[in-house]
Amino acid sequence: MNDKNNVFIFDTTMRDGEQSPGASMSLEEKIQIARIFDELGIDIIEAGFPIASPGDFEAVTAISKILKNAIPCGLSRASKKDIDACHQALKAAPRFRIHTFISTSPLHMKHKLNKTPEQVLDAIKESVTYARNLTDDVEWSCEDGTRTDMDYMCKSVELAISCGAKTINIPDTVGYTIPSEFTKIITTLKNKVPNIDKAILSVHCHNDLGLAVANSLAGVSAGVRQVECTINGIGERAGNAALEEIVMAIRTRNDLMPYTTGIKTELLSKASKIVSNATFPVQFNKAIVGKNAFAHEAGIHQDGMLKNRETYEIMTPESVGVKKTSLVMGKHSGRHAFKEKLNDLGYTDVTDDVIQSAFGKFKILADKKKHVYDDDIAALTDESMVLDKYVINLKSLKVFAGTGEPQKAEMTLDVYGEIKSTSETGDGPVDAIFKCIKVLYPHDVKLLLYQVHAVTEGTDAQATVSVRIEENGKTTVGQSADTDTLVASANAYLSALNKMIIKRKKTAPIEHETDKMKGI
Ligand SMILES: CC(=O)SCCNC(=O)CCNC(=O)[C@H](O)C(C)(C)COP(=O)(O)OP(=O)(O)OC[C@H]1O[C@@H](n2cnc3c(N)ncnc32)[C@H](O)[C@@H]1OP(=O)(O)O
Ligand SMILES: CC(C)C(=O)C(=O)O
Repeated sequence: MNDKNNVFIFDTTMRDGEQSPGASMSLEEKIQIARIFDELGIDIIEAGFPIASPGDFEAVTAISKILKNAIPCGLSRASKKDIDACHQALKAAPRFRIHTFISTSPLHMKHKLNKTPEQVLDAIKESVTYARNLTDDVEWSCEDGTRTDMDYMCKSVELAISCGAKTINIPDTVGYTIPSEFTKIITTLKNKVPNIDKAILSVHCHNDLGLAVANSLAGVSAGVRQVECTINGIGERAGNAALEEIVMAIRTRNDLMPYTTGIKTELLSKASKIVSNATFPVQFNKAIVGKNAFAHEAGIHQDGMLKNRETYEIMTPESVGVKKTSLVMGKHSGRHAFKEKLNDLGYTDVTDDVIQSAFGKFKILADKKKHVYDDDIAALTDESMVLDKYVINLKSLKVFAGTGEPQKAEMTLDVYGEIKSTSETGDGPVDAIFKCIKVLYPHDVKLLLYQVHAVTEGTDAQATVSVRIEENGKTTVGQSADTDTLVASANAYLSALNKMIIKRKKTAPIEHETDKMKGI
């Protein structure tokens, strides 16, 4: 690979990115972002638009002083006072770039600038020449390039280069072009502008039609060697081309796009987090840096991943700084992934029966809940591990609660294989439930503790109920988890009773025969 194939990464997160509504960044945030961008390997950092405000000026000045590798850059209109402000803000850096722009589309020239095409050519000549006297690194952009007449664009690009611009940027300002058209624009410039080899061609794409990255890559394949982009794709309206997507597309499909960038891709995830903390959250399904970008929920995919990760993974999470692929447990997950999850949680010696039982419960829970967390799975498995030894099991429960009426529970239990039902009122629904249990399985234990807590967050969280009972000075704890707190309460009490019965059998083997007869 030779240098001809290196693509320069020009980041405009702190300039065009900051133009997103809600993305204003403080000086401290910009400095933090600039430091990680410098480390990330970005070639040119457009740190702001110095004439825009004292704050922007200050940020560009501060960033110019701290960059170790990247070249700082500021934006300016075709105006001497804008260019002077840029120069003042950037001049502390050993190397800096002044980026100046003016619209070249008929629409913009007439309605926005109120200038004729000839006057715009004059403005290009004056601004680029002026900037070139302040630095030899001048970039010129033809705003609304993709809606510009091609012959006029060729003329203005030739003029900007002859006035000393070293980088010529073709923006798709309103995200209007498509890859085939953009390829044609770049190819025409390369073929028709006589001095085009004196400058680096660049693209700057917006995402109004969701094509910013595709158009940028079309530009690269057609011969541009700088792409302007932002982390997380933030920017005016629907945003700019996302840096992380361009870089990872080039890296992943190097067979079709044999180019290089200087980006240390393992820092992409960190850079994305820093930018989103300063601006706004990244959508879950965002390519490369979204929360779900390396998460698999579907059983068939999870099974494939466990057998060979390449089945569903075109790049490794590690390559973008994500620790590992996550197999998210949800209603679409299968047994292979469930077993793997139990292993990860330390359940290494559970029997197939327990796995089967826990998996069945997990599917029911996943139907009820949006997120099934590790703690949910642990609670279900704990319950399944002792359940096959239980002699009293809940078959059904209905609770009538609310204001006015006394609270009532209707319950059916399987007690040593016999199906028994009752209906009791109580001082609250839990009291009614516990009374039912006492009627269906008469016993004489002391209730020491009844405690509820949510295993996970949200109103659909599983509740874990703990019950502690005492018999002959010995205490037994029962626990159960369910999204229905009352069902968890019944099961927790039954769990304590069952464990107590198991304990009795262990300490007094003769007694347990009479247990059944006495109903104790
Ligand atoms: C496509 C892009 O992303 S371009 C960058 C857009 N970013 C920004 O606009 C953010 C920063 N902007 C600002 O803070 C302000 O707009 C400023 C400081 C630049 C200018 O503010 P104001 O002087 O109040 O002017 P305002 O923004 O209302 O209007 C823009 C003026 O610049 C002119 N203008 C726009 N682009 C250019 C250009 N490239 N070269 C010269 N003049 C231009 C407009 O024609 C208009 O001029 P007019 O006052 O003679 O009609
Ligand atoms: C100033 C230019 C590069 C721009 O931001 C655009 O056209 O979108």
